[in-house]
Amino acid sequence: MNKLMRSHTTEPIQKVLIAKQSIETDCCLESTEMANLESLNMLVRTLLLDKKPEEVPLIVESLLIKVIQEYECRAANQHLMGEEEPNLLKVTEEVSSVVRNDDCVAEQFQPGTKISIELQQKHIQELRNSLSSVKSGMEQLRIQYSEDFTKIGRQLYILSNAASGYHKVLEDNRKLYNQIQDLKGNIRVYCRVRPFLPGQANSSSSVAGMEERTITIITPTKYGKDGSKSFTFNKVFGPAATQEEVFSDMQPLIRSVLDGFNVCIFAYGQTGSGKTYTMSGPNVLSEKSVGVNYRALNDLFNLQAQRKGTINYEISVQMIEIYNEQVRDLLQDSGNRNTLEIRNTSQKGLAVPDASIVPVTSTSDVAELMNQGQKNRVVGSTAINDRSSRSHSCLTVHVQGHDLTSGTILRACMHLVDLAGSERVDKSEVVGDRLKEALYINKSLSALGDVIASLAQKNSHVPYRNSKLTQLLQDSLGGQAKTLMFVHISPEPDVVNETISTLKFAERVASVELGAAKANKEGGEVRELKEQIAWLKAALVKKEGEPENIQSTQSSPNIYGINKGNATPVFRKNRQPMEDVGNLELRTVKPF
Ligand SMILES: Nc1ncnc2c1ncn2[C@@H]1O[C@H](COP(=O)(O)OP(=O)(O)OP(=O)(O)O)[C@@H](O)[C@H]1O
Repeated sequence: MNKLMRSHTTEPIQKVLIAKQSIETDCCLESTEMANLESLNMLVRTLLLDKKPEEVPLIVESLLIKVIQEYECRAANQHLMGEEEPNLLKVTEEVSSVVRNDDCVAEQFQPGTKISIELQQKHIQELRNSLSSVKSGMEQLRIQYSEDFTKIGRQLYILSNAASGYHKVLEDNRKLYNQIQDLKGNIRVYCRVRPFLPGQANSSSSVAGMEERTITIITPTKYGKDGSKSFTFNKVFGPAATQEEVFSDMQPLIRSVLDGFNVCIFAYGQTGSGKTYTMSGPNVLSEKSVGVNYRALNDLFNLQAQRKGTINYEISVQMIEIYNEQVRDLLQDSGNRNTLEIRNTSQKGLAVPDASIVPVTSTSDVAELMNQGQKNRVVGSTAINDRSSRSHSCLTVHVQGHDLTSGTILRACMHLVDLAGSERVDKSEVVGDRLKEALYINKSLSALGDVIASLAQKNSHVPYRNSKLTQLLQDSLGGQAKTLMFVHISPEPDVVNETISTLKFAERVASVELGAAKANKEGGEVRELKEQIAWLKAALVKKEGEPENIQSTQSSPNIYGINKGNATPVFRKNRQPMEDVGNLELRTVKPF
């Protein structure tokens, strides 16, 4: 019996040892871990050796084997803790259930082992708890982040909408402002500041600051202290403004000529301030540097093509200059050039009916004509500008449109005027012909100033007839045209006085109200009636024995005398003798 008991007692120990061996092999334990196992082994052996077999129930025996196996595995696979956890848990649960099912057995455990298992359970539970709290924290964070991202996305969307809305509001404001200007019929005034020229010291500029519509000039006072003066216009362009930017701002105005509005754009400013640059471009032209004249015609050609099929347009141009109070045709060779007359009441609606009028259909036609015109224009060298325009030049674009659906005919013209530069003759030290030119230029600009002043004061008499320039611009300044003055200034501090008087003049121009512009459109019926009247008049004249008049009025008149499909200039006869300029009063004109 004792032997039996002994063998029974040693059996579990052997089982434990066998299990330990198999785990050693399975788990490939390291030497330190082997040492731990040995001590555990010893512990179990010591515990069981002095116990009677009946004290060690079989169930405890198997339990111990499992516990030992689990410990060994834990030691061998510390890094695989996560995977192992369920097993360990299973074991500990088994242990717990065994302990629960058999209190006696539990009591038979060594207290150290039991505590250690409970501790393990507790740790595992704690780990589980903290893992699940970390998990739920992470989940909350993820939800929070995704909510935040959605919110930020929404806010960005709102912001970008608001930004584009803001630009739209600005644009709308500008349009409304322009509409008010249209209704009031104010002369629009744009200001452009020329950059310093290559080789010029540009350390100090007389321009203290610029905003979209305001320019501030440094004004030297008598006592050496610098002050400043601000001027407000419809638009201010800084020295860095490109030709394209300048053009795109005036494009809507230019386009309105195709809707039957008369348009006048004139460049004003001191000599060398950039008038010719804005209107025509620099001496050497490129696609980027071409000025308003080329761009305007190009744009009109594009619109003409777009509206083809709805409205048929005929576009033609005239180019004249006013030099020493004589009007000359720039599209005629200098040998044949005669002085021409300005007629504001011309039946044909032309200010200078005797100047060549040339139909144009393409940009190359225009480029050719402009080259010819520029070559014929009088330029000379002054102290301030070595290629100074000594005359006022005017490119007039005539448009006749036939609306194919309504039968309406519209007629309009656009003057693009590059004025000669005002000049302080004492400063430019000109003599002889240059002096005479300068005096004529100043005199006509002074006459322009007088016209502007009486228009601004709404005087009943406006002295248009005091100069050829004001005569030419009469319809644009006093009629129902849309007029824009482009005032130019130089940045050099030594011409600041001229700059200030130029800007003061420009402010006065901006205050002139012309009344709302009107489109020159005629419906089919009105035109028929007019034609009937013309026919009746012609019949009357015929009856009275003046056949030459009948010829010009019997058929529907080609009021512009346009040579359809032929881009060669129509040269007119000189009708006016050269004006006598001998007794011109030679006086220096004060800046406006
Ligand atoms: N915005 C600009 N950018 C670069 N260069 C410019 C600009 N404006 C003018 N210039 C240059 O300044 C010089 C004088 O310009 P421009 O001949 O156009 O002046 P102007 O006012 O027409 O002079 P004038 O009344 O004497 O004919 C030219 O060399 C021209 O190329």
